[in-house]
Amino acid sequence: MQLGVIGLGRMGQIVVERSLAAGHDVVAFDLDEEAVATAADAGAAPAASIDDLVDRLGAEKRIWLMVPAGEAVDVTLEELETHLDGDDVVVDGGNSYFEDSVRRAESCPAAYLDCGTSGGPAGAELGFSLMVGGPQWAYDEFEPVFDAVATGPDGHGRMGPAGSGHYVKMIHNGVEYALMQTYGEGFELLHEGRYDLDLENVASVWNNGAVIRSWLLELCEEAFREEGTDLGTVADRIEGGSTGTWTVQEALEQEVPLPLIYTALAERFGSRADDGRFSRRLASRLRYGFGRHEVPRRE
Ligand SMILES: NC(=O)C1=CN([C@@H]2O[C@H](COP(=O)(O)OP(=O)(O)OC[C@H]3O[C@@H](n4cnc5c(N)ncnc54)[C@H](O)[C@@H]3O)[C@@H](O)[C@H]2O)C=CC1
Ligand SMILES: O=C(CO)[C@H](O)[C@H](O)COP(=O)(O)O
Repeated sequence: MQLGVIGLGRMGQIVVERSLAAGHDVVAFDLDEEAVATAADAGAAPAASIDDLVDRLGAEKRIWLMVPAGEAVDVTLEELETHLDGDDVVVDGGNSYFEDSVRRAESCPAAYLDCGTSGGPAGAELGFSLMVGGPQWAYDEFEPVFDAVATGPDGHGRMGPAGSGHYVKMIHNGVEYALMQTYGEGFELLHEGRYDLDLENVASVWNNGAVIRSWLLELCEEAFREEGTDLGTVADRIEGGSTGTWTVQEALEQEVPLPLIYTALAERFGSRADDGRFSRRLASRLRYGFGRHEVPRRE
């Protein structure tokens, strides 16, 4: 298949490389010329603009967007709009909000597939897990590319109509937040607890046959190996947050209780106070108020 890829960052380059490796022809565009050059080195045809990319594709265009979620997707679709018709297929492989994907599917002249992508840069070797929403015929059309970009035929699936791919990915990310939080809590207790433990060793033993083994736990093992058992200079601050926020908003709307995912998100926001959490500081001062307990003071 001839595939246009727009957005050639950490994830888009992998879409390019895995598609090329499977024998597809790729035309690649990014606002960043260096990213285009990297794709060209890998064997893609470099495009100088979106118009150029479209000109190089055949009559039935197959285009994969891997730009940051939000405005970049809308801007790209606006530029593509006049070049597209109902025989074309556009995939958005980023972490777009599912309601944005439903809106885009309605307004895009091409068939639109919202594709939740999981696996991160490690997917370069392994392939991704792809959760796809949109019309069946467009999914079937794209199957050879999905086979290449995913771990294989079992690494992708059509979840349902427009929006469902990004909906499933949104909830996947909520699960990711909660899993990260629970591993974090367990290792925190091991670190602060009564034995002087080598946490890389603990993670390694758990990763070999334990009930809680997983890829995230392998990444915990890697983190302790590379940063040290006390995590060295890693700061108490977690960035990100949009996909977890959407998951919690959806849970509130659907009245489905998700206490673990909600707490993981709250912990993430709580990590961002520059000078300590106001609520924790007030709780500390209140302990003095009611119990004359000592108040730890900052410098
Ligand atoms: N990094 C990760 O682990 C994962 C990322 N994603 C999602 O995949 C999407 C891409 O992520 P990354 O590759 O990590 O981001 P990135 O920041 O590494 O790459 C984004 C690329 O898009 C380009 N770009 C931005 N606006 C553009 C435009 N209007 N036209 C053309 N190119 C444009 C940038 O120059 C950059 O090269 C995001 O939606 C992200 O949330 C999904 C799963 C995992
Ligand atoms: O989708 C992903 C992994 O599955 C991306 O890495 C995403 O950025 C993770 O979400 P956040 O940035 O909120 O931690």
